[in-house]
Amino acid sequence: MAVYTDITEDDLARFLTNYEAGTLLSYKGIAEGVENSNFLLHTTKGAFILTLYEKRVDPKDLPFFLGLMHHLADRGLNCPLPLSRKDGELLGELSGRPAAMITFLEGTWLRKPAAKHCREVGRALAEMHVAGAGFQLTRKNALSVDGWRPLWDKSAARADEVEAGLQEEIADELAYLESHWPKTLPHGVIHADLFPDNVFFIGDQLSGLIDFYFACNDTYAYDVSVCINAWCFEKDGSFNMTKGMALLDGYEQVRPLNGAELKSLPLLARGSALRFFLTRLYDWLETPPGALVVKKDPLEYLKKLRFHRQVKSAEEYGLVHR
Ligand SMILES: Nc1ncnc2c1ncn2[C@@H]1O[C@H](COP(=O)(O)OP(=O)(O)OP(=O)(O)O)[C@@H](O)[C@H]1O
Ligand SMILES: N[C@@H](CCO)C(=O)O
Repeated sequence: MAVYTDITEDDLARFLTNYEAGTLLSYKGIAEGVENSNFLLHTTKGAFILTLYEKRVDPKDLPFFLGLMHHLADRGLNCPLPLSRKDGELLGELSGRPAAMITFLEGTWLRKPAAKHCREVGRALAEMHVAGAGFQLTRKNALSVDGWRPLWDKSAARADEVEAGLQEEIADELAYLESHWPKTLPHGVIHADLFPDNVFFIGDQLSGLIDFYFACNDTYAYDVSVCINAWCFEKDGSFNMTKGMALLDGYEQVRPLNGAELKSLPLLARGSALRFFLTRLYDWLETPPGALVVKKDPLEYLKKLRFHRQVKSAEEYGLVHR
C-alpha cells in the first residue's frame, strides 16, 4: 500500500477549508501505487483523491503535471483534474508534503486485460499524444537514456543479489543503448507510465487515464514501447502478439507511426524495459522492510529486455503493413 506519509483527520479537515470541496465525511489510504501517497476522500460534495507527492516527484515539476491534466481535459481527454484552491493555486501542503486534491475518475483498472483492451489503450495513447500538442510547459524525461547510468550506479554494487551476472549484462546494455539511442524521432508530450493500473475501464469501455506524474517531452514511439511492455506480455513472461497487433492498430488509427519510428521500436522497447527494470531494482534494494508498499519485481522487466534484444522488426510485435 502506498502511503508513505500519514495524515491526521484534524490536519486534513483544516486542509480542506482551502477548497470548495465540502466538509470531510471519511477518508482512507489507497492500497495501490508505489510512487505517491493517495487517499480516497468522501466529503459532503462527493468523492475526491488526495495526493501527497513523494520522493520521485520534484516539486518544481508539479505545475507541468497539473497544468497538463487541465490541457488534456480541455481537449477532450478523459483524465482527472486538480481542484483549484480558494486562492487560485492548484497545489497546497499537508503533513510537510506538496499536496493536491484531484477529481475522482469512475472505473477500475483491469487485472487481466485482453487484446480488445490493448486496442483501446493504443488509441487513447495516440489521442493523448495528439491532445498534448500546444501545451506550453516542457519537462525533460529524467528517466530516459541520460538518466539510466546514474540510476544504475546507485544499485550496481548490490545488483548481483537479485541475479548473478547482472553487473556485466547491464553495463553492456547501457553502453549499447547510449550509443544507438535515436535522437530525431517525432516527439511531444508523452505519458511515460501508461501501465494497466493507470487506465480505467467501465466494462470494456476505456473511461480515462490517470497518473501523469512521469509525463514529459520525449519521443512518441518510446511511449508506445512502454505500453507494449506493460500490456502485451503474459504473466508467464511470453509476448502476446495478438495484443501487440491490437495495441499498434489502435494507436495507428489515430496517429500512424512513420518508418523511422517503426524501425526504432525494438530498440526503444529495450530502453523502456531497462528504465522500469532500473527503478524497480532501486526500490527493491532500497525500500525498508515494513514500508507500506508492494514492491514490484525487477526481473519481470529484465526478461522483457532480453526478449526485445532478439526482436528484429516491428512485425514481430504484430505490426500489420498498411
Ligand atoms: N483520480 C482518480 N480517481 C479514482 N481513483 C484514483 C485516482 N487517482 C488515483 N486513484 C487510485 O489510486 C491508485 C494509485 O494512484 P496512482 O497510480 O496515481 O499512484 P502512484 O503511486 O503514482 O502509482 P504508480 O505506481 O502507478 O506510479 C490508483 O490505482 C487508483 O486506484
Ligand atoms: N509503473 C511502474 C511503477 C511506477 O513507476 C512499474 O510498474 O514499475
